[in-house]
Amino acid sequence: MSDKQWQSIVGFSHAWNGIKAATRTEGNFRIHLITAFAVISAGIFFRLTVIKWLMIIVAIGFVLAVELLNTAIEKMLDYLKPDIHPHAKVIKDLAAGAVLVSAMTAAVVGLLVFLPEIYELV
Ligand SMILES: Nc1ncnc2c1ncn2[C@@H]1O[C@H](COP(=O)(O)OP(=O)(O)OP(=O)(O)O)[C@@H](O)[C@H]1O
Repeated sequence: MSDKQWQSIVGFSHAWNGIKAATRTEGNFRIHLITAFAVISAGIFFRLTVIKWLMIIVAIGFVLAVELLNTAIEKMLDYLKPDIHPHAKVIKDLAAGAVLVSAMTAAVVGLLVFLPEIYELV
């Protein structure tokens, strides 16, 4: 195995460690994971089309990635600036705002995908 391939595997294992750490310690990340699991189960139940699966998968990935970045920003600030500071507040509030925007976007996608399916069922 070449050095480059080995570095890719090591890099992937570091990334996987990050996801495991977030799952272990971050309640919000766990809630997003459980929601993603519920949405995927609903997708299987409703036998979604490929386009609808694409919308759902992109929305889920978007929320999880933004939540991971928000967690990284929070941890970095707690490490670099553990004391209370107005700049720290603005930075954390902005990162939390990004999570809210991603979650609201995903909620709209979820409604657009599942409302017609539910409508057809009843
Ligand atoms: N060092 C700080 N200085 C000023 N305000 C802060 C500071 N740390 C946090 N805050 C304020 O408290 C809010 C919550 O911060 P916190 O770090 O607890 O994140 P959280 O959203 O509760 O996430 P988690 O539950 O994952 O820790 C921030 O959005 C910010 O308004």
